[in-house]
Amino acid sequence: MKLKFTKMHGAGNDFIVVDAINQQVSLSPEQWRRLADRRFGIGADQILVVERPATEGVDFRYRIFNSDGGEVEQCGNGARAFARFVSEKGLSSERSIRVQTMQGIIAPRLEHDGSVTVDMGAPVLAPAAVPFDSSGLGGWDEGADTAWPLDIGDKTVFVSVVSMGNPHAVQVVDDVDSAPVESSGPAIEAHPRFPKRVNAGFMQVVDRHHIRLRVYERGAGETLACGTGACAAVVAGIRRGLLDSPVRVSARGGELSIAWAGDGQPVFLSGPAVTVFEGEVEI
Ligand SMILES: N[C@H](CCC[C@H](N)C(=O)O)C(=O)O
Repeated sequence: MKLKFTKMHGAGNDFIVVDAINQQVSLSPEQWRRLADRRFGIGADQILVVERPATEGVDFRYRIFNSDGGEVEQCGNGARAFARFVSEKGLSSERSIRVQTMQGIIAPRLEHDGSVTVDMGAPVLAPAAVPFDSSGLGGWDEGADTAWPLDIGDKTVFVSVVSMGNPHAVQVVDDVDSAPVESSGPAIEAHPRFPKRVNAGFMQVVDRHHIRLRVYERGAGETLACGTGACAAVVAGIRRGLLDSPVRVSARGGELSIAWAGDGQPVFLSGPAVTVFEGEVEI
């Protein structure tokens, strides 16, 4: 079958975006994997699928597949690309839309300066809901962050666990450039205390309104930026008393901005959304 797609990125986190409203799209995990392959396919960190809404009160359904072919709950950078795509394709004439993902409803808004701001909903902080198995590690203090010990080979790292719909484990490092992302990232992603695996964030605090961040993403490896990872890192940093909202997040692929007013409140993610090229592929 022929598949029309648009290649996009948000701060270097790159996507294949597919309109499943105006074309029939039904691919296997292996076919998604092949499309995302940077040698045998188009190449992307994630594939974003635009569908008609399945419930009342939302404008679209938004499905996300990692480059390993697995379908996941949320993608923050992808939400900005999604909003740009449906506007450019004439699927919506609204600047603000409501979008249903596997794990909740998010609300992207096209800004007049060309950026996109997304209401990502409130973070989920209870370990069991992330999900994180904290058994044997003591209690959880809802009022302040708990940095949980994780044994990674012969060392122990301390992570904050946060869900933005998808699971994140965030640790503070002195310098992201020398952080052991390539070695610790895969070990954290697959750690048995994360039954759904996890995105592993490495956060360097520059000042109370600025961090540098690298993320080894579940199902994709290190990406140049991770939107939900930026949200999770800022939430963890604020709860640990290290940061104050808003926070500038410097990722390797570009700059994001995160605002959060505290527990129970939504996280707002702002940043770029860029269309690179259109294409059609036989799959
Ligand atoms: N790898 C993530 C999905 C993509 C998240 C990221 N690209 C973002 O911008 O939030 C996961 O398996 O939960």
